[in-house]
Amino acid sequence: MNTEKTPKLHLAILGVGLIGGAFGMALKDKLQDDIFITGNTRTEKSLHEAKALKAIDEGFLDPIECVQGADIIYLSTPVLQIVPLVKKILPHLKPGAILTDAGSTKSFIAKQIMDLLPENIYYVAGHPMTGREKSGVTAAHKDLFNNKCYVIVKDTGAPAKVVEKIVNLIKLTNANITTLTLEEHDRCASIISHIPHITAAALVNLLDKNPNDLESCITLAGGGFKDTTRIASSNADMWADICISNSEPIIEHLSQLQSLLSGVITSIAKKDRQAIHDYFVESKTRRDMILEETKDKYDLI
Ligand SMILES: NC(=O)C1=CN([C@@H]2O[C@H](COP(=O)(O)OP(=O)(O)OC[C@H]3O[C@@H](n4cnc5c(N)ncnc54)[C@H](O)[C@@H]3O)[C@@H](O)[C@H]2O)C=CC1
Ligand SMILES: O=C(O)C(=O)Cc1ccc(O)cc1
Repeated sequence: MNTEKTPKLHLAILGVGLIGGAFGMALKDKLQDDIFITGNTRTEKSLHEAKALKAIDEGFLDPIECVQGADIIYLSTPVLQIVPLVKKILPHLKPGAILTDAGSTKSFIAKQIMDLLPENIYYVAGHPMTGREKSGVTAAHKDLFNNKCYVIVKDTGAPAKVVEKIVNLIKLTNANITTLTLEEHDRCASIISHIPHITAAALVNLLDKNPNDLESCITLAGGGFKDTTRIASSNADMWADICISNSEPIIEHLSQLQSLLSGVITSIAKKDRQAIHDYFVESKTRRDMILEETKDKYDLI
């Protein structure tokens, strides 16, 4: 009889914040002693919090120490920090190690990592389409990925077995896996996530364009303002990185949005009630359709 135990999976999470923390919590909750999770953040305080919240077993301020002997490395720092971090840890990874990231933009990160990889280290690009407007491990919880879409990009050169290993790990968080190409991901993430964050910020910044009315506006603020601006409270560093690293789709879609708004301005100026009505009917019809199509899949909207 073979009494040898399968070795524990060693997962290293670089950037144990909201996303890295939630990933660690979900896997620790599911796999318990069958997983060993090391984590890296920039402060002793957040490492302590991550350990107390059961997102990691052991914390390191040095990313190189954190990845020693790791089977899988989960990169969940802000987007512009991911490639520099990969450059730093790459010489210290064990042969066969798999890198995967949670960055909100994909071509920018994936193309650079693919150029850096030696033959015996693999990379699978990913993006959990879930989150919050709050940052840090204290905002994370084990169910953050539950029933939410998680994009996996297959065209990063990793063998099918390696992709399967990452997919199986992510499935343990109860996320719904969707596969896209790098370009599809970046275009869709721009429309469905990046543009909404930029426009939510614009809605709030509009208040500053009308300083004399600011106080009265705040008194009036209710459901509509809250519904459309929650994500304007998101982390500015994270969103600056996203805009820089997915600039082409974002500029294209913002320009389309600009022309949609110009169209409404014209219709309102002309008092063209039918055109204004059509504008709202079009959006209501589309949104209701999306709600209907996705109601069993995700609580997306
Ligand atoms: N917040 C969200 O809702 C979502 C975020 N993402 C992506 O996930 C990644 C992480 O985002 P969050 O967890 O929200 O951020 P967070 O701010 O909660 O956590 C970021 C982590 O990265 C570390 N970090 C920050 N700057 C660093 C640096 N210069 N060097 C080394 N480590 C550094 C921090 O110590 C922290 O542990 C980002 O790439 C973001 O685009 C993806 C899906 C949703
Ligand atoms: O807070 C929300 O509703 C979000 O939209 C979170 C979010 C932020 C960034 C992403 O790349 C994906 C999801």
